[in-house]
Amino acid sequence: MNRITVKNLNTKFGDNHILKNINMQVPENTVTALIGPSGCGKSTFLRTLNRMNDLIPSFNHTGEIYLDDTEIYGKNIDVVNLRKRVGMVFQKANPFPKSIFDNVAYGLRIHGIEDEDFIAQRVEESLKSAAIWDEVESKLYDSAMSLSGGQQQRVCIARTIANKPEVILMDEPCSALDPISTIKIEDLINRLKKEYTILIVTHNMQQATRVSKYTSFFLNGEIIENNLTSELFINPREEKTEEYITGRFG
Ligand SMILES: Nc1ncnc2c1ncn2[C@@H]1O[C@H](COP(=O)(O)OP(=O)(O)OP(=O)(O)O)[C@@H](O)[C@H]1O
Repeated sequence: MNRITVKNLNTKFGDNHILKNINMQVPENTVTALIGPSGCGKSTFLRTLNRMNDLIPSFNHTGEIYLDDTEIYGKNIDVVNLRKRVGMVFQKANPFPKSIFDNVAYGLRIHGIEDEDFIAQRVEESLKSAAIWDEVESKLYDSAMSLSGGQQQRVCIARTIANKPEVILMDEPCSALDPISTIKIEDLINRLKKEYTILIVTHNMQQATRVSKYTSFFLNGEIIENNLTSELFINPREEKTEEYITGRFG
């Protein structure tokens, strides 16, 4: 089943036409990597999927994006609820200046959950899913800011998971991390895909091959090739893809 279906998506910032006629289907419980040179529109695309671009006044779009059967830009869409269903992890870990516990509980509380036993259970479950529980169990009430960058990123992933999203968007989640923390996040992505549909922007092509089943290659706001990762990197259909993955540009 497809979790996300994008039909004829065009986006602009003012008159600047960024994404051009994007069509994509994302099957549930898979990882899709978005690759392409800097400025080609990967982040803009990711941010259309939970309407984060709405925060930019000059943003406008045409086309449709469905999450299951719901058109996310349709009438009567509750954007707060959409962002609960489509969570996001950013390039730089961005914990709130609060305790580890409160960071993970944050989304539950803003959605009106008050049952502290329920919250404590969900916090523990989310930290375990994000493979950080063992490292923070004894200091849940310490500031999340006191953790290393890699630990902070896993707490941010736990914060996203705590809302039980269907989709997790990751915008270069390892680009600020050392190789060991990167491997931990990649292992985590491989585990999370059993339950979540994940889209990850990455500049690291080895990372795309390690974590994703599908890869979309973006160039100048267009999708040049959408393919199984194993095919795209070994036997690309398009010449431009081959030029990019062999380092001839970008
Ligand atoms: N808030 C904004 N206002 C105006 N233009 C923007 C805004 N955000 C992005 N753009 C423009 O949209 C284009 C695509 O940017 P985007 O960040 O999506 O590219 P990217 O492929 O993710 O790049 P990178 O790999 O460097 O992060 C760029 O030309 C950029 O200048």
